[in-house]
Amino acid sequence: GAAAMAAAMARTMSTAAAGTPAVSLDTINPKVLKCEYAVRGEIVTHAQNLQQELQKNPDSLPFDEILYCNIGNPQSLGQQPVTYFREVLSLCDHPALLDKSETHALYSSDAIERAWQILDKIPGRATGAYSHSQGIKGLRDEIAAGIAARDGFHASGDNIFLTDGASPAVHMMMQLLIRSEKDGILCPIPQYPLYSASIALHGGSLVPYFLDEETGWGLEVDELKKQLEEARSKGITVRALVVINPGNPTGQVLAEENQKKIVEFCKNEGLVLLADEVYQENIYVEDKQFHSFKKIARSLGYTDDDLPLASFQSVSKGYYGECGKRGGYMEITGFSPEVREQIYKVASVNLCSNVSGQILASLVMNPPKTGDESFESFMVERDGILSSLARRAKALEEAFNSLEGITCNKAEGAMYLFPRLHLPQKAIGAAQAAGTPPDAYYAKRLLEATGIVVVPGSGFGQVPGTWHFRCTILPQEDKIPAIISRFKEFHEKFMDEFRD
Ligand SMILES: Cc1ncc(COP(=O)(O)O)c(CN[C@@H]2CONC2=O)c1O
Repeated sequence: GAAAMAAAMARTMSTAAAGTPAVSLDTINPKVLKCEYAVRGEIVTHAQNLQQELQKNPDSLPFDEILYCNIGNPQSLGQQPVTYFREVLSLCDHPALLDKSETHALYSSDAIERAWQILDKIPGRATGAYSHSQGIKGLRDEIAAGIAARDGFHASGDNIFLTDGASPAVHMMMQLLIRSEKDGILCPIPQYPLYSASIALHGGSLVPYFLDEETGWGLEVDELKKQLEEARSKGITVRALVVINPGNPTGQVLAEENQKKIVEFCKNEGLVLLADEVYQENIYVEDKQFHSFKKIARSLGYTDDDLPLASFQSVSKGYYGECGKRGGYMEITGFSPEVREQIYKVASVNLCSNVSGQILASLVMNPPKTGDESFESFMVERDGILSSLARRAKALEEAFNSLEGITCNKAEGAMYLFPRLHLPQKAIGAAQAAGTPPDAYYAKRLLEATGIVVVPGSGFGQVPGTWHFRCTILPQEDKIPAIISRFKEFHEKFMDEFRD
């Protein structure tokens, strides 16, 4: 009661008065301390420091700009937003524009029409109001229609939760499933460190399954089973399986047959399937295409009652790359109504996701169609971006593979390459002497010599004793040759310095 509160306040005051800080590293939540997110980790901080140095005196370093290849953030590297999406978003943000005659000279007629359709789904056309905690119903129905058109199977707007990017949706599912460190989540190694970070923040256990680099980062069900049984033998209750398809950082696109085995595995082992599909529109090879796990499950005859599945999508990737707009969703199927009610309750604590992101998610899942006035120009922008990404992926992959001591699997999809470093023993020794993992040592040396920022493989996890780094394929295409030549020059000097 009040007395206890007053006593606690008094104690806090006295602590502060005594000069010991009220909050210090040993008095914050240890789960926060345990959490790590290498995509914006220490190599990036070092790069930012170097950038400040460059600003102060431009000739201080052997390069004139920092090239951030650490994060899948296309528009920070010059990629342009899709015109149609921005037309509709801007009209929805300022509906008064729709009443002005000049607008028709500035905007395509189908963007104006689409903006009206969207505003008519929002009570009072109030894009500045809180929405339903799952997101605006009309937009969720639009997204469900887009999912159904993509997969050929029914989807319901009631199963959609619109979120500020896919990240909060992943946190929500970890929060739902993890009761203690005795609960485990099967995650790919290498993995996108949102997963290890979220599991740590929620006090669960990461149960690793290793992707097979020798088979193009293959996901073998035998490996899943082995890791599952090992975890269970340690008293871990494995709750869910995370699959990232296309893969980050590894860029593989799963074969349909493999996906069927994964769904059967989850069904047989009673696991929730967490399907991270944010790169579903980033496919660069002819012999693969994206199949959602929802489609795979339905094509195997599993219905809404058979398999708990959460599918994550985002507006941050694809050809749209609208990372800063914070749009995305999770489609949850196969959960009981009362469990879904609990997920809704947690979503309601944050009230709702931002409405612009909601609108954008509905546009991404229902882009212009043939016959729409914007269709041709939209397709030119879309195909231009995707074909350029494919060329950049191939150019960087070939460059890495051309170098002594580097092997690199093809980026079939997503936005990254994850080359393997076959480092000489002398380089390993130098890294140990510097007190850093060999791949982090290499990344730091690369940054200091070239200004190129990559993330060490240790930030994603890797088979012990192997070393990698992750490099995005995102610098604008005309910069790629310079990056390749700068990288080659550094790498050849590095190998000369440390060759055994
Ligand atoms: C596999 C995967 N899932 C989810 C997310 C979260 O995206 P949003 O919250 O923006 O929807 C990312 C972001 N990619 C990170 C960010 O940039 N580089 C990365 O590896 C991702 O790569």
